[in-house]
Amino acid sequence: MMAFTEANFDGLVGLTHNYAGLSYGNVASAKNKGGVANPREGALQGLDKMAHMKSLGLVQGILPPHERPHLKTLRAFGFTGSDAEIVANAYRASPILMANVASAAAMWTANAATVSPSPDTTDGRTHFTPANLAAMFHRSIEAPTTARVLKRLFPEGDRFTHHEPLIGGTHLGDEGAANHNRFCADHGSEGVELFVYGRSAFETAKELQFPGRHTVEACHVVATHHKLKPGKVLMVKQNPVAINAGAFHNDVVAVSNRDVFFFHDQAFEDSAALTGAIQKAMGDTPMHFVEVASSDVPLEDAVKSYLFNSQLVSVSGREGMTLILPTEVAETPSTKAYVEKLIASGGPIKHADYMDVRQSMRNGGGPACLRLRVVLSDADRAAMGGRALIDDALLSDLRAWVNKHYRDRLMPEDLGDPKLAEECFAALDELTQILDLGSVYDFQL
Ligand SMILES: NCCC[C@H](NC(=O)CCC(=O)O)C(=O)O
Repeated sequence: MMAFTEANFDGLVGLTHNYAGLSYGNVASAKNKGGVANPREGALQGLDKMAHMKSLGLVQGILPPHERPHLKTLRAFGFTGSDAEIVANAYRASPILMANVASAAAMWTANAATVSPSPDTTDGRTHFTPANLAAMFHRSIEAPTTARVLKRLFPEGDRFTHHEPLIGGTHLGDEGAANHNRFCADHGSEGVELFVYGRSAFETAKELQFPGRHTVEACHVVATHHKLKPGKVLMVKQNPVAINAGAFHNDVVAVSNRDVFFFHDQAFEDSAALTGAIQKAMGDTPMHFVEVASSDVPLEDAVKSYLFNSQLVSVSGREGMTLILPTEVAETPSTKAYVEKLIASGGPIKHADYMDVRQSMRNGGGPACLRLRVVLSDADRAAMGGRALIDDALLSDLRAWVNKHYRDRLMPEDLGDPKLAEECFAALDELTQILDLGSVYDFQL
């Protein structure tokens, strides 16, 4: 029997990580607008999380930051000249445009793509669709680079196949795995895939104060392209109440691992109907639903602490599952108390590990936002390209690379500095060598 494992591919915090408040509907991003960011600390926090996952015996991978500022987009906006002229002129003309093309948002790889592993697909291949991220301009420029990186790591062929990001702009808005859950008995067994959307393409969703980024039509396209098995696909709408409270992605209020679904009671409009449908699709495999009551954790605290934006993992040698939580959960009284109660309850979740990913959290990205899950067989892993799986040697190379190249202080005003762009491109060029990626950036093509 082929052994399957779930690998987590974390996005590395990029050199231009900053707080520009670009994401309308993302409470943390709005709140921290204009603050001082520390890209170096952010990248090292991310590497510490990866090291922790690795130390638990999990398979941990990494996805590189994107080239920022993105000069190709600035050229598309009509700026011409040398790199330095483009940066200086664009910043002078429009600081907000510069903030958009300089955002390090590609770190949140839960939005990089939707992945359906081989046990779920009728052709027995693992399917990837990079998310178009059409809802937010600063993220809508991520897909081409994401696609090149994924194709390099998971070569197209008998094992892996890659689809184009969806066209159709916001009408087929696709936010990737942050709105996707997979339930299964074991990672290698046939799964049920749950797609979560915020609205439908041609609807004016009057009940939404904030954007419903992902459409039901996009879910259907991805499920079809991925050749998912009949009866093993479910779709559900996010509760507008959750979106309006700042849960711009479903993974702010829900997380799953294997046969466990951990979610807030306001994540969906009708939890009972959803859990019934999931159980029906799972057949003989009994699901464990851990639904958190608003009376224990108000929605506002769930969004503030990112309790559900944790990673839920099975660690060998530990009985039950482990939550990888952001430290903010321990600093929020209701969520701290809830986690203590949960661990003591005798349910499927028995451990809580806290990680400091504050630099990312201040832009609305918790532990789960920072990772893309890819279930791989041993043979799949052997067929991967590049050097993206974390081991001690790669960790130390990456820490040295971060310490050499990253600034420890960055404000939105710094983004117009042509020297910053130069530093970024030199560093990323070196990174493609460390990760053996070949040419994946526009400036390398
Ligand atoms: N899954 C977590 C994604 C967080 C991301 N934040 C941002 O893009 C903040 C960017 C800024 O404000 O500079 C977003 O909202 O898509």
